[in-house]
Amino acid sequence: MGVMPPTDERSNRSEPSSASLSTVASIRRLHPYVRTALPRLAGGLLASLGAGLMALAIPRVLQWVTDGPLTAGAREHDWSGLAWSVVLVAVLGVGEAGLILLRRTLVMFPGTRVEAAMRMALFRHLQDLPVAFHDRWPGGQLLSRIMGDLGLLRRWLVFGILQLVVSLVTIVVGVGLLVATGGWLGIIFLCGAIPVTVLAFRFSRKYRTISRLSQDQSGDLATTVEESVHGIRVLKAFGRGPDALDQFTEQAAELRETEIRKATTDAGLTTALRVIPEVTQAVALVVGAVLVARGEMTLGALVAFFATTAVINGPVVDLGMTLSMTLNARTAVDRFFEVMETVNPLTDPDRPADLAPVTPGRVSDTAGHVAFRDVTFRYDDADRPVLDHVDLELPPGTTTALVGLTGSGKSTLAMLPPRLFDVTAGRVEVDGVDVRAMTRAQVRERVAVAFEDPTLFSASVRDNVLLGVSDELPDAEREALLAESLDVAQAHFVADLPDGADTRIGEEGMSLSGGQRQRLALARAIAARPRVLVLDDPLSALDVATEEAVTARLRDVLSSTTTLVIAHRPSTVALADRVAVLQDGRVTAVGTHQELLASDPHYRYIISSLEEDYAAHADPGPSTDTATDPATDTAPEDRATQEALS
Ligand SMILES: Nc1ncnc2c1ncn2[C@@H]1O[C@H](COP(=O)(O)OP(=O)(O)OP(=O)(O)O)[C@@H](O)[C@H]1O
Repeated sequence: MGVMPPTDERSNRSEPSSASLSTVASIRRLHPYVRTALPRLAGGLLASLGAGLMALAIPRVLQWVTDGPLTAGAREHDWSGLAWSVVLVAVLGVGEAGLILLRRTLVMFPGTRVEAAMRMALFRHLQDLPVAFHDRWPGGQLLSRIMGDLGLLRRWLVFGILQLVVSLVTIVVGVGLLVATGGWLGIIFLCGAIPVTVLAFRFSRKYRTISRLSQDQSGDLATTVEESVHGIRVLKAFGRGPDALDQFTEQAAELRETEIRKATTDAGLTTALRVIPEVTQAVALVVGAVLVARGEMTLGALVAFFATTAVINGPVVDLGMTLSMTLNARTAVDRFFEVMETVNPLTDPDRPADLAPVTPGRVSDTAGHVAFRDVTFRYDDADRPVLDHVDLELPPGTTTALVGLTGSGKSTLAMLPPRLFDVTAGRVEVDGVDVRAMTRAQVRERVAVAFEDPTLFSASVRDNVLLGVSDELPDAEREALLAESLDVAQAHFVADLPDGADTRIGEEGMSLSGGQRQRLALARAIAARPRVLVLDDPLSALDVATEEAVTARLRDVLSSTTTLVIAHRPSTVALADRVAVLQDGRVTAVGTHQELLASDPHYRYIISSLEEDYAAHADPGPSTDTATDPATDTAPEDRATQEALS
């Protein structure tokens, strides 16, 4: 049984938009990245060509030596001419080696630079793309593109492309020489080019599909590794490790099969490229022997012919390898541009609103008035909206608790002010300005968020907490902010960490408890001193005593901040000046807790449900509270709520 969704559902293996492009057109899209490297790559290509031509020149010298100095030397017993020809062959050999070295030197640096530039561009774009994109794309697919594909592309740039061009030029020039100087023998050799071309064409079509499949399957495998490492606690807790292993084994076997198909296809072409020239050579040898016997061809010409075919045979066999490298590189380019060409619909406006600058970490004198005006929101893949004509005002400096049944759209609504998603219709305003008229930087300077599931990075506590604080603030100010926000979030445990706030916390803060991580995430949101603070149930993992302490300190801090807090506990509702009720995608009531208790049956139902949960967590014994259906309108108001809300 699989523990994670099947790979095809996760791999984004839709028909790529580049499928209709030829390999050359697809690879030409690399131009902006390779432009600056082109002179050195061209130099490398010239060096390679020079080396190839020198290799081809050696047989000509051999022909001259055999028919000239060697024959004359044997006849006249004078070997002086031969010595010079040996020197000439040695010079050509050393020249070829020197040019190969020059090629390597020229292409190594631009290759790594192009790889690094493309990797940075892809990472930058991934950072820019909206949450909706990351919800859709599995991490492993992105990882395999940014690491594996770009590594493959570098190897092709520094070796494959040059080798391909050099092989083709050597073959064309070599065969040209054979035809020009070898007469019938050249034409026999040329005939071998027909099956080679047909096979190479068929190979390209087949190999392209397998190469794409293999690179996509590598991405799926990386996703499985990433998810099982990420979810190792759940897998272990539920004893699902063996299932994860089974799933991994199945995917790894699929990939292996594809790799074998790839290698077999490659081997098929390479074998054909070896056999066809050998066969033509055998035929040419028979014909050549007859021609020499009849005196229609010199022995030197025959030697030169076979020495030239020996030079050509290498590039012909290499053609298989360089062709498969090129097709793999083409797949890598396609996969790179599939992400790079994903348009971000959440962009900065051409003419952003003219707003006073705000320094994250410093209290600003902007009001922080938030308004949801006739807001409708629908997820891309959903058939109906989650939020349906929502109107809600958050007056400056107030704290509004958002309550609603599970799945009613609270988290979705909370993601609109920080522009993690844009509204489908209507508008969200901060201080009278539509957030879509602000740059994303302007929005983030004003709005900070803390989520229930806090993400911390592999960095020090200090760096994690001061993430949203301007680097331009003086160190003393940053330290004071750190101390204050840790204190408000009751994150006193930081002082007991081995290096205090300098302690590096593990990947995603895994070395900390859930409550500790939540408190650091809360401290991070507070430290930015935003005018608008969105808290998505940020205290859910805290014990009752710590929650009370955080709540008390938060009240002070929130007095000057406009706060929207999603409440799943009565104590969180207690933080708020007013409460908004979300029901069926609409805000159906807004008022103080007491007003809503008195007037809104759905609110009473929600509150009694929250109390039940709260009591169940605070006291695992049997609860006497019963949630009452709104239809009966008889929800009790018990002591727990009174205490929490007093
Ligand atoms: N990324 C998404 N893509 C598509 N649908 C989504 C996405 N996220 C949430 N939804 C759907 O939107 C609806 C509202 O979800 P949301 O998380 O906003 O509810 P919520 O009120 O915060 O729930 P809870 O109290 O359980 O956290 C749900 O039906 C959910 O399935």
